[in-house]
Amino acid sequence: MTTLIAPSMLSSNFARLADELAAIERAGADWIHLDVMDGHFVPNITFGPPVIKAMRPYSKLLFDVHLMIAPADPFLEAFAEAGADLISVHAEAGPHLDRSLQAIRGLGKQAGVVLNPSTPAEAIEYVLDRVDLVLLMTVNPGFGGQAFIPAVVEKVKRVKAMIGDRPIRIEIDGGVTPETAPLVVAAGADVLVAGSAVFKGGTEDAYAKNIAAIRASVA
Ligand SMILES: O=C(CO)[C@@H](O)[C@H](O)COP(=O)(O)O
Ligand SMILES: [Co+2]
Repeated sequence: MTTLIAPSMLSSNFARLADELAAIERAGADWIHLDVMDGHFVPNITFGPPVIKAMRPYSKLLFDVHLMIAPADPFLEAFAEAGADLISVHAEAGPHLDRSLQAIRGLGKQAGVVLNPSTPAEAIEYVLDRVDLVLLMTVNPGFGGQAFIPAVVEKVKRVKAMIGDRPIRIEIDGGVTPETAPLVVAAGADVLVAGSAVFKGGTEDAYAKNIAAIRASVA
């Protein structure tokens, strides 16, 4: 599968979200990654369905919504209605992962499952037939701009082997740069989330150069 780049809007200028969305699309983004944090599952708070709904008209790209909230189930419908195309829930966020994934597909959306760096690959063994994407965190979730955790590269290989010939993408999130991207792509990843490495510089030209540098590193 072609490697896709999903800039995380967490590192964009929240006061200019519509402009930032347009700029990142022109700069070459494939997907838009949206980090939803609740101050409970992770030690930070970002935004929820109303903000995603407000952003929706300003981009035609796939909205990849990364839920760092617990519980997630009561809010899935609201995120689907707000315009999420793919909704990912953490395996660590509740006791009924299979139910959450069924609910996402029941809403007509693609379903993703996320693992924190310390969670073993085996945690998703019995839900692989319910997902379109596995998101492996290469930082502890909650903040942008953290350092890539290299131990996760081994987990990417394990998940790739577990997936076999199922049409499931492997997405990596946290500390992705032109230096770390080749490590995870070689291990089997095909979607790269990048926040600080894409939005550094603060202009559309810088975003285009930053995306091109990540793309070139895995070409
Ligand atoms: O989910 C998260 C953080 O919890 C991410 O999506 C970050 O936004 C990635 O930021 P960088 O590590 O690329 O700066
Ligand atoms: Co994320």
